[in-house]
Amino acid sequence: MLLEVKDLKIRFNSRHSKVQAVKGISFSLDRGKTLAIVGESGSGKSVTSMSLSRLLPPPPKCEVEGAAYLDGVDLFGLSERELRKVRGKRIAYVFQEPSTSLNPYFTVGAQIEEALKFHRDDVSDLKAETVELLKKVGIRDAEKRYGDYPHQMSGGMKQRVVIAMALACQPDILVADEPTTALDVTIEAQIMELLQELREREGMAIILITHNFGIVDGFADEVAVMYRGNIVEHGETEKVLSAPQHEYTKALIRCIPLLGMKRERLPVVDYAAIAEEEEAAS
Ligand SMILES: Nc1ncnc2c1ncn2[C@@H]1O[C@H](COP(=O)(O)OP(=O)(O)OP(=O)(O)O)[C@@H](O)[C@H]1O
Repeated sequence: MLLEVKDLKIRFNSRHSKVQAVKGISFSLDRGKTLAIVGESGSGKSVTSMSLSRLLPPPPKCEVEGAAYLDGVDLFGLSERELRKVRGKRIAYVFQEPSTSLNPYFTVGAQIEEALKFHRDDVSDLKAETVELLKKVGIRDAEKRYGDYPHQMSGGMKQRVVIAMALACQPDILVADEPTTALDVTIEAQIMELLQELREREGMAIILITHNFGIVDGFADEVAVMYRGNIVEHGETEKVLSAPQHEYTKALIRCIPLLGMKRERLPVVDYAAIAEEEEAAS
């Protein structure tokens, strides 16, 4: 087992309120596999993944309980120094908006080199490696593009650069947090294809975070559906898609846009029915 998360709870405390963002969830991930965490905005997907590398504010602002084992080592028990070896090197992140991950004042080549240098003693010939990485993520004319600034690239290309930076340290787990939400549908398909290809070639595991069940089909081995801080359904993707059990999962699946199908109006999530089901289950 590569990653095992047990009874994870995350709470945000402010002077005025306490928000229990994650309420005791457990899941695991094997090497080379893909887990999709699906749920609507605010359900706790992002904070779950960020807690793994302690990217959340420190206590008392944010309190994290439970355990997360990476190859048997509890991530929450690591010192700041040990944690630096995990961040980027073992768990890397790709976020929704590529521009926020890239510095506008440096060329994309320099930024990938920086990512390569971060965990490396031998820093010779980084340019050749960087160009290789650009090729790996499907950027044509990689030698020429190496010298581009982010603003000279399209959104899809920038996201490819961010993926190249994430790959620089050959992570065991790539967390892709809404990696295509800011992109056009055709570019979305290309980025998903790239991630799939890289997973097969590089053998890394992926945690895909999304609100969109449409991109999960054919991509993730397993899916965990999050609703208000809990995992309400978890299983093999095909099974969940073909026979969803929870009302909330059914509602999310009804929201998948079907190609060529005209909808009069978007389906509405029936929260009252979900609340009834939750009550009956408790
Ligand atoms: N830094 C923070 N301070 C206070 N509350 C936070 C913070 N980050 C997240 N939260 C709260 O935690 C809850 C879960 O947020 P999270 O970002 O994980 O949701 P999500 O499912 O990933 O949604 P989204 O797709 O909108 O990011 C939300 O109620 C959010 O307001």
